[in-house]
Amino acid sequence: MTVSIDLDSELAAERTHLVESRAALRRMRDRAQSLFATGDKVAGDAYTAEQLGRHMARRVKELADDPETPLFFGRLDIEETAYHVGRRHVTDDAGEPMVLDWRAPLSRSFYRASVRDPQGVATRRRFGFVKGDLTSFEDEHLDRGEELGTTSRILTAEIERPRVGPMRDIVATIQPEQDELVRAELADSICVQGAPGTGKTAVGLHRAAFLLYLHRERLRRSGVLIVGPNTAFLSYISAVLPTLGEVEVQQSTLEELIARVPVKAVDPAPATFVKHDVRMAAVLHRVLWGRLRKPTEPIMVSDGSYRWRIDVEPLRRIVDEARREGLPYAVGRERVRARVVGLLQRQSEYRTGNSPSETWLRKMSKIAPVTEFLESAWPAVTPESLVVGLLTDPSAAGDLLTEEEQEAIRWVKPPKTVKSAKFSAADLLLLDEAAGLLERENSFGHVVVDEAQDLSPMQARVIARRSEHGSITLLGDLAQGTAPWATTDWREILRHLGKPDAAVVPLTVGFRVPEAVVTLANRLLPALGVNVPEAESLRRDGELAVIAVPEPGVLDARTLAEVTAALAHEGSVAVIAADGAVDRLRAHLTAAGVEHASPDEVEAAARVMVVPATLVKGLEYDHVIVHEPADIVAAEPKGLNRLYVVLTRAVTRLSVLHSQPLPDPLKIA
Ligand SMILES: Nc1ncnc2c1ncn2[C@@H]1O[C@H](COP(=O)(O)OP(=O)(O)OP(=O)(O)O)[C@@H](O)[C@H]1O
Repeated sequence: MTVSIDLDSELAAERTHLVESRAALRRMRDRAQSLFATGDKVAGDAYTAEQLGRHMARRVKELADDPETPLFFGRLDIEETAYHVGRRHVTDDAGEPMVLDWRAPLSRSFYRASVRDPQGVATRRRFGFVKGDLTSFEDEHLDRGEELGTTSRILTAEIERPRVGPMRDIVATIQPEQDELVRAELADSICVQGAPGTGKTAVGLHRAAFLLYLHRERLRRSGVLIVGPNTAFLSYISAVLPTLGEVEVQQSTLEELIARVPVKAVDPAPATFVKHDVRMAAVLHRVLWGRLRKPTEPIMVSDGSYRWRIDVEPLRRIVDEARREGLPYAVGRERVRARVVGLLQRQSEYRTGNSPSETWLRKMSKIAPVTEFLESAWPAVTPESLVVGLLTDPSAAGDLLTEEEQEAIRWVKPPKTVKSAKFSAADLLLLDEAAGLLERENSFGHVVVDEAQDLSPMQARVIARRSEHGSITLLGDLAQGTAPWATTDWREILRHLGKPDAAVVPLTVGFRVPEAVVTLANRLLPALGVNVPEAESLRRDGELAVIAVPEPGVLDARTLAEVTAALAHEGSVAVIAADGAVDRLRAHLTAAGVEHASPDEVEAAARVMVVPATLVKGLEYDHVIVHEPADIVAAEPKGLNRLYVVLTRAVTRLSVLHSQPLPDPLKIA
């Protein structure tokens, strides 16, 4: 009896601390808000006012409190002092800490301390919450040899909770092998190979938040970029970083990163394939630098009563030197112009004895003989003009492409002008490559790339240009590679990314997919031609039903019935089907009065989603209903990999409905 009274009073004390911490956070926010409001009055000038205003607006956003999200989730008792660990620092009015940010050095022990290495922690406490209310706690007395590991009731509840709405953060339950990746040094690029549901996406997002905490100013200047496979995925993960107080991370698809012109054409498959090949980088390089011409005429300039002349020899030297300096093309061109003007300036100084004015220098840099020389020796090029030139006459690729490949990318009807050219999605990669040859891209301080197994070499180079001076976190699973160029070797992508020495680290503990479902999906692995470690599921619960529907005509109706049955349980329901069947299935659901949505609508109230197989990567649902696996496999060359992705989306229950025979690897011998 005494024990439970103690527990009750302990729980009451923790609740009080929660209420007081919330109040303290509110005061911190109020203070930031009032500074924001008075910012322009205290700042000395408009620029400072704007800077300060922006800083304070950000600060106010960062300090937002969501009553549904617990402010702290753990406690460490170290040398008689209790430290509460939460999503952000909260201090009382005297500046004393009430909650430690999970990223603070001390908080590390919350994730890493063990009986073997207690790191000074006597007791680790985890809190259980229901809708933001603190309802329970669980202690591990490390000093008494108690350790729960993955048997923690609170961890189990977190993993098994129904999934509704967008992805949530995992700060309360980050596991030690995940924490090691999250807290890796900013300078370290890492590649995480993880089976479905091992927390790769979660790790990438938390690493971004961790790095921002540790290197706030530096990364704010250079920026952090998250690249995901499609907009549905990005909206699914979009809430995680803001919940962790990070509101300034750019999240983008690769297509959005390179969208300098709209996509207005569709390539046939062979052309797409060639355009994603790394040799296209060499082709563009060759075509661009092939535009340089050896100077053959001197430059002669009349300048009032003076005549200046630069002979062919020094002009050749200027061009050769600039070429050797390895600058981007457009930068090199300006360097040549500046040196030519420099020679004119020297002649003028020698003859007149005066230094010419800025105006004179500007005039000389634009004067016809100089621009004509530049146009012939180092002509102006735009990414568009370069790519249009190449696709109009691909023979410029020379021996870098076979004749067949040249024909594959040749424009059947070349545009009349560069401006009227209609580019395809793959052409945008070429334009981006060309732009990178002309000018240096701005480099982010850190880039996280999710579902990276699908990057083609040319796509990897897009990221490489944007992370040249930063580090990357590459997340993916070779078994889930569905692009025609998907790699079977991480080293290859890492090379194209310019980070050949990044460590490849496996994650093998699965937090999403129940064991029975993993076992079914793993039957596909040997047929996928990749060498990856299998996942071990933490989830012993879950249900799997493989349902044969002998009459193909009733498969849709049977699917509908499965949806209705699934709605009796808690959580989200997804029907995943070959893309071609999606509209029909949606129409059936509408006709039956079942409210449904598509995966881009993360805030939609509907519990049922109909998801095309090609859009489901990275997403998860409590109950997944797979409609006709054979159609999903038949729809594309890497159909079996696609099916592996589809089968591993289920958090609790998976129903597989089929009229056609199951794909061979799934058949039980
Ligand atoms: N330490 C953890 N504690 C609680 N939940 C976790 C933990 N790690 C991962 N999860 C949960 O497991 C699920 C899968 O995580 P995530 O989507 O990051 O996996 P993934 O490896 O990226 O999967 P996929 O390869 O299918 O894209 C998510 O719901 C995530 O919140």
